[in-house]
Amino acid sequence: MIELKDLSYVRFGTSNLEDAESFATKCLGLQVGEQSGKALYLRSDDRAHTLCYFEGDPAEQTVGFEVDDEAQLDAAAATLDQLGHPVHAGTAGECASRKVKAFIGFKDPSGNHIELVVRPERSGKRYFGSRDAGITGFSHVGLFTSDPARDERFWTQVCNARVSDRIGDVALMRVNAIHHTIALAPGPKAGVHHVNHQVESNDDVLRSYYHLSEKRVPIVFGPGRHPTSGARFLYFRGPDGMVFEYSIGVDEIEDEDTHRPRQFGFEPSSLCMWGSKRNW
Ligand SMILES: O=C(O)c1cccc(O)c1O
Ligand SMILES: [Fe+2]
Repeated sequence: MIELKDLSYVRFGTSNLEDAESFATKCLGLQVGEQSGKALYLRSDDRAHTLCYFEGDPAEQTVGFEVDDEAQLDAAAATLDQLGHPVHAGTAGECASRKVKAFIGFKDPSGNHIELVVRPERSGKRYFGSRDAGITGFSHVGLFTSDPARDERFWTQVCNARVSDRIGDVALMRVNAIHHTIALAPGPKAGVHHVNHQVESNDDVLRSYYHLSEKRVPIVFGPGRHPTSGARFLYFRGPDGMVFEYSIGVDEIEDEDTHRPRQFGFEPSSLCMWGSKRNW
């Protein structure tokens, strides 16, 4: 069993680093940790980075998860190899560009690029956002899936994810107490469906709604409230069409042993209990 501890980062190729920086700082509200030539490292918490934009093809999208140590990494590589997922061991240069001690890369059954990392770098400096968006951290990703049932099996049987709730056949899965860290989203191609950051309060969600509207950032869903996690949310579009979500008040699963996933219908009211309609 591959024991995922936490999300570590997302890495996105972009054709225009300047636009990505402008969005990430002026709209999303992350902090530039480092800008090194062709890569921009952005912070949302006490880590050195949780989002990296690099000069490249926007179709290059990778999600990194932390595992405990190099022994776990080796065991994960053996498991994946045995299941027929080719595994790439990060070179020294690739580790440096991810600010980790070691990592392996592979594709999940839908073809999403996943990395498992050991010892992601922290910063001694506290996170100080470039605008007052109220971000308190990087919380979950949506991953496209071409077969929700198959991918749920991969994340829960090969890895340690547990299903917190389902909307239709689509699973919201946790790897720790937080309601979900991985959400599967049916779609035609592999890649990241959305990137979630938590904010401090309801006020931050609504403040951002006005701030982003004023900046002509396309709002694609919300403000609303998810019946599943209970979170109040706002989704908006960033560089290369990527969707970002702010949310506040995601439930924690109190009892790991007794929690049973709830089944919600595949319908709009399962995504927003206030009646907001998704516009993407
Ligand atoms: O927070 C949630 O419950 C949620 C539900 C559906 C889709 C999402 O992106 C979510 O974050
Ligand atoms: Fe989400």
